[in-house]
Amino acid sequence: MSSNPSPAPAEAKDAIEVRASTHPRILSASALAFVAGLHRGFDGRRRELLRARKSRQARFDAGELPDFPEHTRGIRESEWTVAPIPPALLDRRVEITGPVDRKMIINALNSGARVFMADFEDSTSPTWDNLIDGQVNLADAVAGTIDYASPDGRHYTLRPDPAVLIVRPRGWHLDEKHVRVDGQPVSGSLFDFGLFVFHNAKTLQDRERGPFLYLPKLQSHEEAALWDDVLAAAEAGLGLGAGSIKVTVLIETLPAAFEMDEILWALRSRIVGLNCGRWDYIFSTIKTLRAHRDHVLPERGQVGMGVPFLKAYSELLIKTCHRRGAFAMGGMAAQIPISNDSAANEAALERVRLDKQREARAGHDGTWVAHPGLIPVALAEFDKVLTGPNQLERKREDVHVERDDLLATPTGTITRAGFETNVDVCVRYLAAWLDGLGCVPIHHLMEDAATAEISRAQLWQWLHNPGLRLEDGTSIDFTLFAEVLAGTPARLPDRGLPGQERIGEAIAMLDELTRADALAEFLTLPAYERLA
Ligand SMILES: CC(=O)SCCNC(=O)CCNC(=O)[C@H](O)C(C)(C)COP(=O)(O)OP(=O)(O)OC[C@H]1O[C@@H](n2cnc3c(N)ncnc32)[C@H](O)[C@@H]1OP(=O)(O)O
Ligand SMILES: O=CC(=O)O
Ligand SMILES: [Mg+2]
Repeated sequence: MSSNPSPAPAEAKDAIEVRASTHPRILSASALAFVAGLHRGFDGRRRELLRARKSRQARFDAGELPDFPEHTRGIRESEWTVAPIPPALLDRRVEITGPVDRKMIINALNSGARVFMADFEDSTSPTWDNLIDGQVNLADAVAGTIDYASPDGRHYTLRPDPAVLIVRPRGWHLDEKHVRVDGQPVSGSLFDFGLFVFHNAKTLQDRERGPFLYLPKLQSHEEAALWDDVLAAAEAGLGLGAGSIKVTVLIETLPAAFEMDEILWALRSRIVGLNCGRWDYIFSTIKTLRAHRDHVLPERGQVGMGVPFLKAYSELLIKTCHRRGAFAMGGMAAQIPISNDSAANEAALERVRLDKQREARAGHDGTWVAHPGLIPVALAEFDKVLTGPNQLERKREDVHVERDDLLATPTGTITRAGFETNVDVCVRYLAAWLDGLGCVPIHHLMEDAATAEISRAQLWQWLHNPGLRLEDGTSIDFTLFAEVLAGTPARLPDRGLPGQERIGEAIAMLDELTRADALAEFLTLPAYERLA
């Protein structure tokens, strides 16, 4: 389904300007005024916090290492808990996630998972049509009227008792270039959140659910405090009741792992949990420590949740959350079902099973799956361990995590196959993203903006730390990179790839990003410039 185009109104510079097709239902004058109000109230602070990210990174690049902040020791060392968790969110043992595509939304809500996280972040390429259609789809889903007729003649409607909906708006770093207020682009976060809550909060409350959010990619408790103020303003503006917008925060950046208590505290009247966003966390670890030669990670396939620094991160998250009465959600296994190879499929499902078993046994209250076919596997592992709807009572006081545990670099290797895989994943993912698809299967794994970022950041880090070698002794340098990049088209299928016609553009972008002296903060920032 595409958005319903009608001519954009000509607006004065100091007003609200839509530089794309408008949509009378989603972009009504009152909805746009609501988003503009959020922009005017909070965008200055957002930009300041984005500058603070850069200053902090400059200190890390100069040799500093992340640490637990001294000035917030009181928050970490005192006893307090977050507000009670609403009944609709007490059992989150399996959550399915996916982009805001119409068929996917219906399938996810019908999937049998307790929760569906509808994603404007890692798995959505933010084309204007994707965003507006996503808002239409969510509004129809909340109203209970969503349906879909597929080109192959299948008809999709909602079943009774659908999963609880949680929406993930884009992160603070992304602008929405098509909407400008007083001459400035609005934040993608405020755009996605503002429209969703404006159109759906009241209906969700009437249905004894509520406006529930996942907040991505925070780097500090100050960024959490900004969200808290935005949400309080939205509640006041829409008459929703203070603290009624509930949030779960992804701990998916290395700096945020040192501020879990502080983030819970900043959002204490509304937060229900933290989530181990492992893929962005690995990416952030590479990015944050990019200038530290003793923190170069081995190839992506060797950095699983069992390695000490990731184990420490997930256990610290469980301990911190349960002490504060908040949920500790697990993360995403990247394997997806493989329909044409039963042995490979069995192996993939077994890897997912082991990952979910580890999470449930460690004390997580629930987990994520990327595909409906994985729900039974995840559910079985959590059902075996949970004696009630969650594991909040498991305090994990046996866990003692210090700064160095979170920074411990695993040993391992970089193979030629690992190097080539990183190049291929970046090229294929970028091509798909530029073509409007934010999540695609590659080599039987789910790839989205978080997983692809690991590949992109690894290539940059390996190439900008001279002297590293592949396992076979080959020097990792720009000659090797040029050779592998040039060989990419020959390694890829010559038809049927999402974004096939943009492969050349993706190769050129990866080349530029990898050769640049500075590691680009996010792949999606330069890519967004190229998005229609
Ligand atoms: C790091 C992170 O941020 S993780 C969170 C963000 N990432 C995600 O949410 C990943 C979501 N997953 C996906 O997008 C998809 O599963 C993909 C792209 C990986 C694979 O999708 P496909 O190639 O369509 O898978 P496949 O062909 O096996 O799909 C079979 C059926 O399951 C449905 N399906 C697949 N994934 C999902 C999902 N996540 N939610 C709902 N339905 C889904 C398909 O729509 C299809 O439905 P149909 O039989 O009615 O036509
Ligand atoms: O958003 C989740 C992640 O792993 O990244
Ligand atoms: Mg993420």
